[in-house]
Amino acid sequence: MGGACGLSRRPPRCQAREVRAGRGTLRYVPEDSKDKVISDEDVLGTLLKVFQALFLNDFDKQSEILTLLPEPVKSKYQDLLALEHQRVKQLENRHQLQNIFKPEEILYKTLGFSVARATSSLVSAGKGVFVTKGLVPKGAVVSMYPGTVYQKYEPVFFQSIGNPFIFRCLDGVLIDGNDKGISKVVYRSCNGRDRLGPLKMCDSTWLTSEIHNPLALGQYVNNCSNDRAANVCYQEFDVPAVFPIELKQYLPNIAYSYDKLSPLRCVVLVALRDIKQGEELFSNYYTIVS
Ligand SMILES: C[S@@+](CC[C@H](N)C(=O)[O-])C[C@H]1O[C@@H](n2cnc3c(N)ncnc32)[C@H](O)[C@@H]1O
Repeated sequence: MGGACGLSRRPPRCQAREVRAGRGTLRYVPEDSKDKVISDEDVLGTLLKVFQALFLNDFDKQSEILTLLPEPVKSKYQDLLALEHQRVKQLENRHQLQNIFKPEEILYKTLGFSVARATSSLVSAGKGVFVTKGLVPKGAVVSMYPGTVYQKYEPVFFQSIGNPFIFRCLDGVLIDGNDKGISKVVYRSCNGRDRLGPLKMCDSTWLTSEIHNPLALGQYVNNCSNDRAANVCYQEFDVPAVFPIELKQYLPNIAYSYDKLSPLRCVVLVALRDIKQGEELFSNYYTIVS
């Protein structure tokens, strides 16, 4: 059995097929794009929309970062903020003008739904992830899988012992989404390493009870079963070079080894059908033998 990568997941609708190679099982994907339920552009568009809304909501606390940004970017945010203030002015609510929305409220305002962790509807399955408000339309990015990203040749043995939160990507890259123990220490240490003054290269609040990115709870989504069909699937997303530096503070992933050239691997969960308020999210885990 594979030690470090005993568990992997794959999108149920992916075009991947498995081929036996010696004792192991490898996944063969004819074309990258065929594995995706929605386009990378759609994933990027959604993440930018949510992260930008979170940034604007927290604008007062972002002043140090803003001083580092080029003038056109700074004025873009100032314009967006002015528009947002105009929108809430009718409400004449000082609290709203002071931007004190909670992250899950920002998610609801931006995408029309919010998600949260709660006791699973399955007996003895621990926690799960639920749609707490609104409707998740089919094809929407409903969550992200947070964690430290390991290349397949990097050491993950100790972090993987008894760890059910290791996600295996199609190319063997692993994401450790455990928010406790050694996994938590490793993530925090990588976060500190990559920080550039006030500019954070990732979000580490998913390790706490006060998460800043309301999508970063995908590691708690439970597996489907005979009577609970999958309603979400995993999709890999490599963060493009054009991703705004000031929004990286909301990315819930960081590379185990610093690598300036390779794009950061993220994994998002995409809705396979409309998902109503109160429903629990279920994905499809896939165990490999290696
Ligand atoms: C990635 S974690 C998911 C979060 C987990 N429910 C928790 O509260 O920590 C995977 C673990 O959740 C539990 N789990 C996931 N799907 C399940 C299911 N369909 N039935 C029972 N337990 C499940 C198993 O213990 C599994 O090892």
